[in-house]
Amino acid sequence: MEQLRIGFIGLGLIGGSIAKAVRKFYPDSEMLAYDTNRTTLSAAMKDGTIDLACTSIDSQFSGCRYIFLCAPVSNNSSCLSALKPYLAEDTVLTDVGSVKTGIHQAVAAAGMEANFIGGHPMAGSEKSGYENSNDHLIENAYYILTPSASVCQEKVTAYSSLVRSLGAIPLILDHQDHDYITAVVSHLPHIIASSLVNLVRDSDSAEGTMKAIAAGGFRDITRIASSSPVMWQQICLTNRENIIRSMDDYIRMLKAVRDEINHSDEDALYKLFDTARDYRNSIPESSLGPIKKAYAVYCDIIDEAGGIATIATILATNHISIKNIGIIHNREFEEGVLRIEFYEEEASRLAAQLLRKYHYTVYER
Ligand SMILES: NC(=O)C1=CN([C@@H]2O[C@H](COP(=O)(O)OP(=O)(O)OC[C@H]3O[C@@H](n4cnc5c(N)ncnc54)[C@H](O)[C@@H]3O)[C@@H](O)[C@H]2O)C=CC1
Ligand SMILES: O=C(O)C(=O)Cc1ccc(O)cc1
Repeated sequence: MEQLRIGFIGLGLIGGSIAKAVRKFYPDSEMLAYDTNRTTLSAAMKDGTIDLACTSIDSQFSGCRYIFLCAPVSNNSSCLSALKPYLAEDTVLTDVGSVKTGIHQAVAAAGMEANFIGGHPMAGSEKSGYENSNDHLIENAYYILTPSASVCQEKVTAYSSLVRSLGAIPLILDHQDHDYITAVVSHLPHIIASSLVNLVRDSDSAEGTMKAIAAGGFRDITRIASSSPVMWQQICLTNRENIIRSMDDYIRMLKAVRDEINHSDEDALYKLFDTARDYRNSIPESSLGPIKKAYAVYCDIIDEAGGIATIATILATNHISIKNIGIIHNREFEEGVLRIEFYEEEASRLAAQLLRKYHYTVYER
């Protein structure tokens, strides 16, 4: 198996997950990382993900086949000049930022285009930090590559193969197209989720009735509002024009719907929900979009001490890891039901099978 020397600047959720995937698929690779957080580097040394913890960007980054910039977007750009002396002709310099135009401009200004291919794994989580990284985060996810104008085809082919070998699906896009597409399918949904949560917060009564009943669907569609505020602040500031364009389109749509409701326009309202339902249903179940599906099962639980612990034990003894567990009450499950969330679809399916075997009533949604 190919022995790769790979450097990381920033080893949080995404950097850590890529490094762990490399360790899984290329066990003999040599990995080094620089992160401003020393605890992160110690953890990655301790669990064997990296071989070398760097205290600065220095000559130890020489000889890397790939260097991944995985710090927050604006910090990535400021690392370029420090890295430049250590790039070899065959080094692929890449990043994982959610917005691409800024880093492409910074790379061009630094004269490093011949080495640079932007990268963006369309997978993530509302959590951040190395402690939440894992070796399967990018599995089955689209991994967008945005080659710079002057990088050679050989590097693009090699990087695409690496991405594929880590279990992700490479997709090559122009960086400007990338920024418009992600504004619509990722950035706007985050802004909508956060504004919707704040609408409930601001409209609620002193008793918090809205908050109390905003379980189920509301929690599902606003999960991403729990993401890192700093990261989303940076995304909004660095993809301003595209986000504003998609917001303007969306505001226009909302206003049209408002008018339709105001005028009791039955046909238009029916068409709104009908066309949206058809299009939504045409998106494959295993859609690899940025907003990951939650894999959860719901299970009736006897109201007795140790009920949840029994279920957790059944799953743990069968090596099924639980991401989240808790009792929820909503319109569908008025009596309350145990919701168990998993990391993968397969785990969710196995858990449902297993719990049925133990005579639990299980609902899959
Ligand atoms: N969180 C997500 O779901 C996704 C994030 N991204 C992109 O990935 C990048 C990183 O995000 P996360 O991994 O979520 O963040 P994170 O906060 O989990 O990790 C960032 C890491 O960079 C380190 N760091 C900060 N400044 C640094 C510097 N100047 N030099 C070296 N290390 C530095 C931090 O200590 C931390 O370990 C962002 O650009 C984000 O846009 C891309 C896809 C998904
Ligand atoms: O939590 C989720 O589902 C996400 O939306 C993750 C995500 C966040 C930022 C990205 O640039 C790509 C993916």
